[in-house]
Amino acid sequence: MNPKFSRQQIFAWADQLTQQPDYQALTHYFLDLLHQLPGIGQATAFEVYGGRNRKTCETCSVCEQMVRRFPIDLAEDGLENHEDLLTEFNSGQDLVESDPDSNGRISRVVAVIRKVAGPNRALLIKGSLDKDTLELIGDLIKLYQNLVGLHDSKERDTLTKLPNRQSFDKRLMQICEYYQRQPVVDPKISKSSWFALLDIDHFKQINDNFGHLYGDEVLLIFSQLMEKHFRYNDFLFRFGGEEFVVILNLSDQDNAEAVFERFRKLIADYAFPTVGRVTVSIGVTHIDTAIMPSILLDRADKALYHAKANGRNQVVVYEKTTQLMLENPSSEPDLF
Ligand SMILES: Nc1nc2c(ncn2[C@@H]2O[C@H](COP(=O)(O)OP(=O)(O)OP(=O)(O)O)[C@@H](O)[C@H]2O)c(=O)[nH]1
Repeated sequence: MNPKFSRQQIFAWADQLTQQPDYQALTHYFLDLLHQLPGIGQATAFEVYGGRNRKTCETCSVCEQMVRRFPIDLAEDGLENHEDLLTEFNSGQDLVESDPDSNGRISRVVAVIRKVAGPNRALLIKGSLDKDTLELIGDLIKLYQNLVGLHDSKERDTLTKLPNRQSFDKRLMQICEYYQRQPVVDPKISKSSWFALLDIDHFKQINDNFGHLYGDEVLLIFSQLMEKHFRYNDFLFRFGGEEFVVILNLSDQDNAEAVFERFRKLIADYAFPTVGRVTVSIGVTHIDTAIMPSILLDRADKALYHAKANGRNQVVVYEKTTQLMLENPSSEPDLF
C-alpha cells in the first residue's frame, strides 16, 4: 500500500477507471489521475503503429514506426520528434525508467502497452518520482492496460486495428458538434476538416481471383498505407468491408484534394504482394458548421458514387461537383 494514498482513494480510482465508457474517456481519466500523483509534471499517451515485431508486415515496406499522440486534436498542428520515445518503446522492457538522480528520483518513465486488438501504446511520464509513486504508477498502469484491451476489442476492427464503425459514429458526432460551435469559414481559403469515404475498387474480384486471405492482406496493407500517409492528427477508420473513412483536419480545399490525390496515387502505384495493382475511389466533402452526420455521409457517398461511375481510381470532391453531375453520373457503376 502506498503510504501517501489511502486504500479508499486507490479503490475509488480503480472504480472510476472501470466505469469509463470508452478508450478516449478512459485515457483522459487516467492521464488526469496521473497528474494528481506527487512529482508528476507531465503525463502523455501515444499510439505506436508499425514496427518490426509485426510478422504480417515482413513482406511490405509500409511498416516503419509511427507515433500518434493522444488525444488527437482537431485544432492542433505540427509534427513532433519521437525518436527517444521509440528507442524506449523498442527496448523490450514494459517500464523504462531514466537513471535516478542524486536523491534517488526518476525524471522520465515510459510504460509500453502492447495490445492484440488495437495499436501498441506508450505512456510517457515526466517529473520527479520517488520509489513509492513509481510502484503505484506501475500498479495503476496494469489496470489501465487491461481496460485498454477491453475497450479495443469493442472499438477496433480486428483485422486492421483501425477504429471500427461503432467508434466512427461516436467520433463523427463529436466532430460535428465541435464544428457547430465554430464560426463559418470559407473552406477554399481557411483550414478546416474534410470527410472522405475511400472504397477499394473491384474488391470482390480480388477475393474471387485470389481468395479471402489475400483480400484480407490487401485490407491490412491498405490500412497501413493510410496510417503512413495521413498525419497524426487526422482520424482514420475502417467503415466496413473494403470501405474506409478519413477525417482530414487542418486543411483547405486545395490541400485536401492534393492529399487524397497523393494517397490515390500511392495505392495505384503500390505493388501489393500476389494481388499486384489495386486502386481506390475516394469521395470527399467539407465538414461545415451546420452539417449533420447523416448529410455528411450522404454527400461523401454521392461523391464516391460519382467516382465509381466515372471510371474509379479517382478523387471526387463534393463541393467541386455540380448537383447535376452528382445526380446524373455519366454511367452506372458496373456491378459483378
Ligand atoms: N477478404 C475480405 N473481403 C471482404 C471483407 N469485407 C467485405 N469483403 C468483400 O468485399 C466485397 C465488396 O464487393 P462490392 O461491394 O461488390 O464492391 P467491389 O467489388 O469493390 O466493387 P466497386 O466498389 O464497385 O469497385 C464483397 O465481395 C465482400 O464479401 C473482409 O473483411 N475481407
